Amino acid sequence: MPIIIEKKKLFTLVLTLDEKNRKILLGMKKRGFGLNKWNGFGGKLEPGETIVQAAYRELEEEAMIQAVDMDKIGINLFTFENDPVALEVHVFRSTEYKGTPTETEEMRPEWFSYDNIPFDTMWPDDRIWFPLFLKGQQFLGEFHFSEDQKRVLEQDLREVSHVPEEYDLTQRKLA
Ligand SMILES: Nc1[nH]c(=O)nc2c1ncn2[C@H]1C[C@H](O)[C@@H](COP(=O)(O)OP(=O)(O)OP(=O)(O)O)O1
Repeated sequence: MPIIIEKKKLFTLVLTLDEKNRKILLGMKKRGFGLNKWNGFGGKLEPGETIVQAAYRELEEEAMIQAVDMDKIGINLFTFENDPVALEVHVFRSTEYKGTPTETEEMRPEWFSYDNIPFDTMWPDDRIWFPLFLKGQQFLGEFHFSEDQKRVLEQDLREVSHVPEEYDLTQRKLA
């Protein structure tokens, strides 16, 4: 079955690392899309905002910390069975921040050791691209989900030396 995309929506996803102690900050999502999953912090863009501005803002709103660095490390394109709307998630890696991670209405933050990431309670694509992310390798991913969003039906993940501004849909691997 061809995967048809009629429209895409942009999202950010920020993962904060404590590289010295090999820990990653995740948040338990308390409402909305991805409820009851551990995930990075992020969301939709607000009107007039750049992708990187949205990344800083969402980290602050959801985890109450201010990133000092913010490097775009990859883009994941998510599609769903019987849905022509794709989610284009720009993934950022941040290693320094100000403030203290604090629970908000949307997220409960917690640090996890790199060796103990709770993949069973995360989006199922995460275990696939996290190894590249953790070692700082830039990537582009495509993940096609079952309609119930529980299973990855098809995937393509590749290492790149430059992450583009936006995902070029004409270069899709799963089409
Ligand atoms: N398959 C997936 N794997 C993953 O790791 N993160 C995903 C994902 N699909 C979506 N995300 C991320 C992207 C984004 O950070 C978040 C979804 O954003 P939200 O729905 O929280 O957006 P907003 O915070 O703008 O929403 P509201 O605050 O409800 O308006 O989940």
